[in-house]
Amino acid sequence: MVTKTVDLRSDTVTKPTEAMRAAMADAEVDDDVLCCDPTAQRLETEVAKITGKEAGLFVPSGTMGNLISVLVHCEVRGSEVILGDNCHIHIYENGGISTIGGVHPRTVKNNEDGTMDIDLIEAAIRDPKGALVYPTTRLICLENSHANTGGKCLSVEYTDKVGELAKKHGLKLHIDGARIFNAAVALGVPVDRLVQAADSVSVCISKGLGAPVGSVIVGSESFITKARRLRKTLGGGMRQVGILCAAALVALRENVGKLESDHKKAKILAEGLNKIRGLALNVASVETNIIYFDINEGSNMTVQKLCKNLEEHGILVMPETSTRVRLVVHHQISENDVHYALSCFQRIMMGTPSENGS
Ligand SMILES: Cc1ncc(COP(=O)(O)O)c(C=O)c1O
Ligand SMILES: C[C@@H](O)[C@H](N)C(=O)O
Repeated sequence: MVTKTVDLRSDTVTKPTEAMRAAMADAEVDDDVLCCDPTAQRLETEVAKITGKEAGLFVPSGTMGNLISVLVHCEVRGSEVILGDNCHIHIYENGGISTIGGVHPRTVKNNEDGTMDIDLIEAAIRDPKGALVYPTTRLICLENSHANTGGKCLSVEYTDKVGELAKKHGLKLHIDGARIFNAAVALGVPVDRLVQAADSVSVCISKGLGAPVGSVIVGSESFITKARRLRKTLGGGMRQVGILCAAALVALRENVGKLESDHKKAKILAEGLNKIRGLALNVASVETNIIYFDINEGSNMTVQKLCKNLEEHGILVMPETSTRVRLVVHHQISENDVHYALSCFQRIMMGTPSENGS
């Protein structure tokens, strides 16, 4: 009988807090399509201020935030975007920039730290002299923190260098900032400084910040004007959206300060997992709230068996490949939950002798 659930699948799984629910119930609302929902406006203004951009726009998801941002920057047919081969936009957004936006992706290898080599980015920029035959490069996309490499933080120095490269070639820079607050806290850099070089950022309030729904895209006034129209085209114009934005404002107010603790809990979890025979991970590589570990070759344990056994103990994790599992810590995972999860991992892995019986 499972007495409690420790949900480590993602930081998208958090439930709205009582304060969020109360704010939702009391939210001041209006028709955000006909004019402007006052609570949505407050959220958009707040996130624009935090990120140092002129304006913001609430969108229902990070996927829509990235899609709108890419399509606004690449509004001319034949546009191409340079992005990481292991980034969320390229892997987990159904190819929307192409299937919906007609934008051509040009991938550059993501390094293990989430960056792309700057010389490889520059080499990927199309030569304008080939405009008759080439797509036209118009945008570079970064992702900070970088989820698929384990929540790695892109430094402000690196981001500024990519921004300089973009400017040198007359390109725009978009940052998928689904977890930009995690990166800012881990780096000890204010968010506005970290994204200073970006023309647009998509900021998820529904990830580590724990809001039930939503992201905010930020950029120049003219960018946001175009983004608002495209959001309506995509069906993302919502009426009394202040109900959702009220919860997001609570998340911003209450949960940014908890991110450092999330990172510490992730480190404790990683250190504990690293002591369990049959599991392999690099503790030093855990910079924020995301952990990837592998099951050692030679272990009789499989990802499928491990995930099933963990679920029977109330521990939910995300299988990634036949050998790899992802864990994501968030503000609704306590340190006790971390220790309980570790005890379950230990019990399950100890119960499985390796092939050579060692
Ligand atoms: C790095 C990154 N970008 C964008 C998204 C998309 O956000 P959403 O799930 O709200 O569409 C996610 C996942 O949730 C993500 O991890
Ligand atoms: C799976 C992915 O789309 C989601 N962004 C997550 O990190 O959980």
